Amino acid sequence: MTTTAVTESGAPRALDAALALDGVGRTYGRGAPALDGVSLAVPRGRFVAVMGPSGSGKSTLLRCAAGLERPTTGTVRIGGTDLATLKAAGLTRLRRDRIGFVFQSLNLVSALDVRENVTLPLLLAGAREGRELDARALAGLAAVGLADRAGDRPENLSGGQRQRVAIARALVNDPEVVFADEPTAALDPVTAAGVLALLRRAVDERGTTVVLVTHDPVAAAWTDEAVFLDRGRLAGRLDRPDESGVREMLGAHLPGAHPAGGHSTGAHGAGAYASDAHAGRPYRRMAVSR
Ligand SMILES: Nc1ncnc2c1ncn2[C@@H]1O[C@H](COP(=O)(O)OP(=O)(O)OP(=O)(O)O)[C@@H](O)[C@H]1O
Repeated sequence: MTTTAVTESGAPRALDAALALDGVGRTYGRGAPALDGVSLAVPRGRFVAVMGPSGSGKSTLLRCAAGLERPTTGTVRIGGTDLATLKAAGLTRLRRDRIGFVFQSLNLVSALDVRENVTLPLLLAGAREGRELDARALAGLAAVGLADRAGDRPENLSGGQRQRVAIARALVNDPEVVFADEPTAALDPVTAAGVLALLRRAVDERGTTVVLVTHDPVAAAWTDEAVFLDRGRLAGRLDRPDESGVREMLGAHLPGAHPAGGHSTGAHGAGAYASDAHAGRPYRRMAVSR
């Protein structure tokens, strides 16, 4: 059964999850916790949206989950590896070899052309320049429809094209988990749909696990599941989110909301989720073509 679920005690149930957070908290200085006891397990090959109001802890969750930041409390596991057991060098290796990033703040390197940007993770992982490397980069660029732009500099590409290159770069290592932080925030709806379709395809065709932070209900509707944060705590989830269900959930004061329509599994208190399995059900089609 594939499910993003935790037990009543808050411990991740899916031991072989691609990503498992158990009681993860993060406090900055003397302020209120940015994250407060978040537990969830994301199975392999699942596309999950992390949503919630501004300041609710979405980016903090992503940074902790991706090993960019150490949580103050709790455990993060990527493919069973407890990140707390890794020293800085090991964490860097794990990020390089097993994680893909599509972050606004981790932009393309302007001094390198598009192909070089895509090969960068492979070179950092010790691959040698050569035909094989080029072929992988070009295959990755072809998959995002940009094979003919391999020699261009990023500055000559549109915002949407740059995000597609970023996705090609994030996928070139065949990572276990891709973390994407608002990758479509600056894009028009059609371009955004193209970028989301690429992430969806990585999930469906390669079995990649994708964790997407987004404010956008339309973007969330491309995912398998949306989880909602409120003041650093998990405050609800929607299975197979659709736009209206997400809007309703975001509009409601979490926790305690019970969206009326769609296939919502409703909101529950933090740490008390018991998700159904939805493996095998066909993907719902959205208004925008994928
Ligand atoms: N490096 C930091 N130092 C101090 N406080 C921080 C830091 N990063 C985040 N915070 C605080 O933690 C809380 C959660 O921030 P976070 O960026 O995770 O929220 P978010 O849900 O991603 O917000 P947004 O949607 O506006 O990007 C906020 O109160 C924020 O001010």
